[in-house]
Amino acid sequence: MMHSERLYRAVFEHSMEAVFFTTPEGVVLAANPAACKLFQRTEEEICKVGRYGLVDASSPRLADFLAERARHGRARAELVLVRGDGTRFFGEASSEQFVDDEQQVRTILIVRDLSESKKSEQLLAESEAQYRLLVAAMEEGVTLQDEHSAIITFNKSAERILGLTEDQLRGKTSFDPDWYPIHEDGSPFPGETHPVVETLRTGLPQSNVVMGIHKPDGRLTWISINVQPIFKEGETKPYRVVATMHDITESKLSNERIVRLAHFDQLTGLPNRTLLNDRFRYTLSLAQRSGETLAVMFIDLDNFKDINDTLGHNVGDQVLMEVATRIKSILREEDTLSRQGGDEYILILPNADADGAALVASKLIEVVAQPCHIAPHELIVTPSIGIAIYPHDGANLESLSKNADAAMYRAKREGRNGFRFYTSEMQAHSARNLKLANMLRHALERDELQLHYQPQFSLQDGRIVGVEALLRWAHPEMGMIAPSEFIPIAESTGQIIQIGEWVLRTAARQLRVWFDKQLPAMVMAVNLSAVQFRQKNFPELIDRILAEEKLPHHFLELELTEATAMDNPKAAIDVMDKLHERGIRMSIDDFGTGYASLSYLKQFKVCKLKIDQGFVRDIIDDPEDRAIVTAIINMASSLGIQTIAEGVETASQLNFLRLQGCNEVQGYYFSKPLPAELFEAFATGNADDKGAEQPFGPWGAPGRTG
Ligand SMILES: Nc1nc2c(ncn2[C@@H]2O[C@H](COP(=O)(O)O[C@H]3[C@@H](O)[C@H](n4cnc5c(=O)[nH]c(N)nc54)O[C@@H]3COP(=O)(O)O)[C@@H](O)[C@H]2O)c(=O)[nH]1
Repeated sequence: MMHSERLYRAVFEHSMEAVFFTTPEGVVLAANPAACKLFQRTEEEICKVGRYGLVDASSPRLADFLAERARHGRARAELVLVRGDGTRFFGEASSEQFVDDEQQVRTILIVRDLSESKKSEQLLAESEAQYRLLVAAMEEGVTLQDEHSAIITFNKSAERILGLTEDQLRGKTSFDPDWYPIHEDGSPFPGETHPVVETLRTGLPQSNVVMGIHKPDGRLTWISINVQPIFKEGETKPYRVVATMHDITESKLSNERIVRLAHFDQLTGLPNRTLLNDRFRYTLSLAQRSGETLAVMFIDLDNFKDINDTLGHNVGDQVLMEVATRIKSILREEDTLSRQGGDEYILILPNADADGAALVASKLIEVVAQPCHIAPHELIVTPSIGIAIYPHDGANLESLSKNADAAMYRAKREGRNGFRFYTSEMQAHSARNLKLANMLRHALERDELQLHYQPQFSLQDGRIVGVEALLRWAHPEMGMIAPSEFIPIAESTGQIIQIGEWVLRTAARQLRVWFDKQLPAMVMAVNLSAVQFRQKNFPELIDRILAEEKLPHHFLELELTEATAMDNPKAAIDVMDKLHERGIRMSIDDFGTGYASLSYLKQFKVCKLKIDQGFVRDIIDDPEDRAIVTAIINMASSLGIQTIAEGVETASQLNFLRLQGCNEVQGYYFSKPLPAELFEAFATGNADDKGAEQPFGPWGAPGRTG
């Protein structure tokens, strides 16, 4: 017993906590050294003042503390305590009643000093309050967002910038589609690339990300956002992020205004010289990379000075604006029209050659020359245009625009309201093209077009199995004009639609005539231009033509070039499917010159590949051509597609093709393309060269026709 009493006393004396023994009435019987130190009193003083001298009577929790101890014999509470010098401090008091050896109720009271932790709590609360004030006073919007990007808290500026009320903002995530966020170029800003989401995903801060968001009233606001991750200790994935944002709408708009002033003509809104230079540099880099040409046009209005002098600058300005609008209306998006000042415009046409530029210039003259209504006047304004083509006429904008300017002066000298090229060859070429385009308009009605027919032979039995219809233009003054010259013109002017229909109808009618005359059954092959192939309701047109001539669909074969089929392969497959359903045969012309892939070939549903004559020509001397032709034949055969070689001119070419397993042949070796009546004679064996030394099949004699 003695031993345990000594033990308790030692614990009491050396405890770090302040320990008191008291009576239930509050008389202190003993206080340990830690208690004396804490309360800065001697044990006698403590015993003298008693519990009520140690506890501030106004402690908010005191009454509860005493009541609880009375009820349960124990209690714990934070109380305000009083030191010997009268200063107050916070302490946690734990008190427990017990009965001593003399059957007296006693209380043990242990007090823990809370002044340090209270001080840090207070400091924390103060600093939090200061931060709150700071964040609230910030011009920048601030949001605190959780790991799902839901907004937990935010300041007033965030509400103002985002245009949302407190209720609307709380809990909203960065994924919310109502923001309709966009990039600076106007493209959508998907939620998963939002900087807040990026930071949550990667743990990396994001700086100055610009995005446009739509306020609930539909207004677009531009903001710049920074995002900082917040991590829990020891974790690498953020559990919160702080996003700060500021509204840059005003500065963005004024920047845009400055950029506009620096890059655009104030009157017409067209790019000025500075922007033209930029656009030219870009266009030139594309042209250099792809090896394509580009055109630069210098456009000047004829007699514009007279309008200004007689009707005033106001009318002149309106004319300049109207001309700009009209020119723009015929351009593609990638073209750049700029105003150089006065009545001069410069136009850049990417990827345009002389023919393309001439076409645009003709359209431009037509559109500008329409009467211009500027009340109360009706004015006719005409342009003079000079054209220079990269790379022939210059390698930079300065030389090209200078040369286009010189060409424009020639257009002025030679009567105005027209266009001229800088180089004489191009000028001559363009003048001839223009003349042909005009004459071609009347070629059909004046009966100047004809079809010639070239036989196609099976290499299995030497028989004529097909005939290709080839267009010819016999002009009364200009003589025979090659299809390779006039078909591209007909294509670019759109006349090929009308001409192509005439070819299809004439070829079908001719085949009907030959069938009626009991000529052997042959398939009629007709060449198609891309424009025709893309024509709406083309399969229905074919239906009508074949019905008119009472010809079954499988007697018609349409030849498409590889380039036409590959221009828009998906659309081509669509049309080909429709034609295939009807039983119309299709072949790929000039095969090997384009880039049709095997997978497309299968989908194209073609029955035949026509090996380009460029490969056939040197088949004997050029091992590469031989290898290509062999590869085409083998590949086609493994895909179940027939092959026909065009441009066969010699017996050695023919033998090689036969040995490789080519199915059909066509070329001058058998016959040149012939007018209908000569073909008929050839096909029925009545040709003049009947009885030649090396007959090829029952109708033809190689090398003797045409
Ligand atoms: N869209 C349309 N295109 C057509 C039409 N008619 C013709 N064309 C295309 O014009 C290009 C030139 O045609 P053409 O001058 O008629 O030349 C063809 C043959 O005459 C010629 N050929 C035939 N055999 C030989 C030969 O042994 N040697 C040789 N040097 N030339 C030969 O080759 C041309 C064959 O054309 P194709 O079979 O179509 O490849 C030409 O691209 C025609 O397609 C039309 O109505 N519409």
